[in-house]
Amino acid sequence: MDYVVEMEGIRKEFTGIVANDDITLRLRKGEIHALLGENGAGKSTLMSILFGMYQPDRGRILVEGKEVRITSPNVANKLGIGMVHQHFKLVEPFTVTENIILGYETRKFGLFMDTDKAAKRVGELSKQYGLNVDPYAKIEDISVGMQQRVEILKMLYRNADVLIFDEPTAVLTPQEITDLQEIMKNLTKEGKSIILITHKLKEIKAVADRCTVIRRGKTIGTVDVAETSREAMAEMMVGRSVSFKVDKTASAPGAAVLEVSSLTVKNSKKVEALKRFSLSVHAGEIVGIAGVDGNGQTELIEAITGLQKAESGEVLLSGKPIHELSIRERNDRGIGHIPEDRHKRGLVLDYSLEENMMLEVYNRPPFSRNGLLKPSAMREHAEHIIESFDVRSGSGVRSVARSLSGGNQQKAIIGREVERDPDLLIAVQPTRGLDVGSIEYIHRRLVEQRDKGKAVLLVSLELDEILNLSDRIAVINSGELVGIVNASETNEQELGLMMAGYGKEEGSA
Ligand SMILES: Nc1ncnc2c1ncn2[C@@H]1O[C@H](COP(=O)(O)OP(=O)(O)OP(=O)(O)O)[C@@H](O)[C@H]1O
Repeated sequence: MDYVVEMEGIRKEFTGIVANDDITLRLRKGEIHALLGENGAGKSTLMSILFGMYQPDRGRILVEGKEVRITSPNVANKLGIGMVHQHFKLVEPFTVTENIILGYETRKFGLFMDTDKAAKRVGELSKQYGLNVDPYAKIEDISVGMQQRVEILKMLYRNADVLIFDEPTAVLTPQEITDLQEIMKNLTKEGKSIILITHKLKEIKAVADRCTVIRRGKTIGTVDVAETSREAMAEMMVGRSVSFKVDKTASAPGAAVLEVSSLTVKNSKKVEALKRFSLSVHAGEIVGIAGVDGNGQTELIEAITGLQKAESGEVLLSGKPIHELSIRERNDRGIGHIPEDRHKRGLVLDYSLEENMMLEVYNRPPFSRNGLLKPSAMREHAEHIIESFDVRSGSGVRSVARSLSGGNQQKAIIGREVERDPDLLIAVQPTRGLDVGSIEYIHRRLVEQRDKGKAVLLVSLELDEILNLSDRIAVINSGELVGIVNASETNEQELGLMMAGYGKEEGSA
């Protein structure tokens, strides 16, 4: 068999944890090979080894049949291996071409970089692979989907034959996801080979040829995707059967907990991103906000939580105005917030897990008294959260947040907010980056909060999640409320039309 990359018996240990334990992955020429595993299973570690960022403790890597030592990303590039990271590495004020040649062409052209020549090649590559990128556009002016294509072009420019995509669709809109899948297929048609890290089984079914499943650092097996069901892959991954449907009864809404009326909020460019938006969320119900990313969801949530000031309008919590209050006061009144950006807003990455679990409550008993912290109470609380939410880390609550896998960081934040038992829980993209087993668990916990009589406001770009979890769905477009529908009476098509700005009546006509 023609393998372009073979990783055999790879082992990598960090203090207190074996991240990769005898993993084998073989990539065929021209295939899309999915790498599937629960949060913390060791996928990113394995790919960091292939990309030269970590050295394996044991095992060997063959590229085109020859054993190699990949000591740095530069060596990986030279061997034809490139990676599209989850967080792009682009310089915003630079053009597409400047970003692509950065750190690559300087040595070739000396002081006088021939950017026009480079731009010509970028344009050709873009055309060849159907990427449709303008080589002269500035990064800050193009969409996230386009920025990702620049990352792809960066690899193609460096003649990469093996492309690693690390959860590439996490940041994309549904249309951009379809486009990316097309691009990936084009890439393999042109002879490239792809490793795709993703938690989304639907996407694996849509594009991948084979899938290697790992669990707790060990290879479980490699399967042919066409012959394997979503359920079977999920079971291989978590070791038990997983339900994709949320089990919940009809809601029994009580009094209004959150009332937003005529809220107008400007974005960082001073443009009205949320316009006279009104919505209420009652005790005992989950209200989902459906919309394409960037249609005012962020501004809405920031104005409710106090991260941003509204231009006008009111926010009431249990009947009392809160829009003039500080963030802490709002938290104390009963708002919990699972934020969109876990690194920027959710965690202090250099704090331990234990400290992170304390961020909103350290100043009150039992965690502190008379200005003194109570370490044993803090530890007990943090341990309870990481146990109930199955947060996996090397050194338990003492682990630095930065060292946790993305999914485990997310579970820690959700645990912290749910355990505070707030009257209003705002969950923004709560399951982004989580494996199907964890998603099932988190969904159950959110429904549990609802059933306890709490109000839950859910913002998600995943329509499946919105439809599965919400009782009512508010659709937002260009900062305005398009309409509110009952989740049991709508479907993806209707929501899709509403998200594009058509009113409910027009949409269903
Ligand atoms: N630099 C590091 N220091 C200590 N522990 C680490 C380090 N990098 C990863 N780990 C640990 O190794 C394990 C595997 O992590 P890895 O990021 O490879 O998982 P993953 O499968 O990519 O997870 P996710 O789907 O959540 O992103 C985790 O338990 C993580 O906490």
